[in-house]
Amino acid sequence: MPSVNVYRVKEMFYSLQGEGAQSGRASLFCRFSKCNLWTGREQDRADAVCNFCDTDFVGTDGQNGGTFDTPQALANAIKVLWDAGIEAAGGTTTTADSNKTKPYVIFTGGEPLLQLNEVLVDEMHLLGFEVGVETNGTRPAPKGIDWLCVSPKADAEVVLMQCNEIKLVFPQPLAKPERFEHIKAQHYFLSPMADPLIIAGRDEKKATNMRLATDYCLAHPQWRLTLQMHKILGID
Ligand SMILES: C[S@@+](CC[C@H](N)C(=O)[O-])C[C@H]1O[C@@H](n2cnc3c(N)ncnc32)[C@H](O)[C@@H]1O
Ligand SMILES: Nc1nc2[nH]cc(C(=O)O)c2c(=O)[nH]1
Ligand code: SF4
Ligand SMILES: [Mg+2]
Repeated sequence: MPSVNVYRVKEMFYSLQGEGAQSGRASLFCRFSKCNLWTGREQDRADAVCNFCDTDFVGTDGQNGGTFDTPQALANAIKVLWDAGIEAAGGTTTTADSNKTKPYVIFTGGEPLLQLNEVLVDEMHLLGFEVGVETNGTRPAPKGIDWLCVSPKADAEVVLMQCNEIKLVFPQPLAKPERFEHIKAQHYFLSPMADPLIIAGRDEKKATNMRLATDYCLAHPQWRLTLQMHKILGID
């Protein structure tokens, strides 16, 4: 497991989970910097193992980004942003329903398993959070994660053999769905690949890939379709 002196975070934001089985759930996203499958620099994209990334994860200059010297410092910052997110949306953190639905943090990136470690997971649990992770599956995961989403990339080796959901960006010539059907998961999703360079507006590539993913799911009922709902809604 990574022994981290300083957590490097690109951005943190309150939104709805836009992908997978938890779609629609209020979540505090903590986007770690750095990835092991792409430098994040456009000039390196073509030669990267993962060459379709739709995310800027370079540096710590995003919204609420920065460096955090201890797991407690990062966990507390996440809690503050969660509460602020609910208040800003007109809710309150003391309503009855807040006792039923736990606060939810999604560690993503970049590749979060380069930095997420057990002490930080434990700190989030101490603050009453459920912990979700979006990972490319190439690194071992710390104990205690409540919802693990594995999203395989190209021919990168997936070392996680069990998770809550597989969410495969589709189509990837080097990552055919059948390569991941042996991984134990509750859900197997295909997510149509978006054109990484189109932030808003008509994404022709995505439209084509939505058709391809739909046809694949109709022919292979083990796989379900998930869309990036946040892009449709125009939210973070
Ligand atoms: C930016 S990644 C960060 C987490 C982790 N590195 C991973 O790849 O799962 C978050 C999610 O966005 C998905 N994603 C990245 N680029 C995409 C694209 N162009 N189209 C659709 N999904 C994409 C990834 O597959 C992953 O499920
Ligand atoms: N709303 C929203 N949902 C997401 N699900 C996974 C995301 C990611 O970039 O990890 C993401 C994201 O960036 N925004
Ligand atoms: S593995 Fe994830 S963070 Fe890394 S480049 Fe690919 S999609 Fe982006
Ligand atoms: Mg995203």
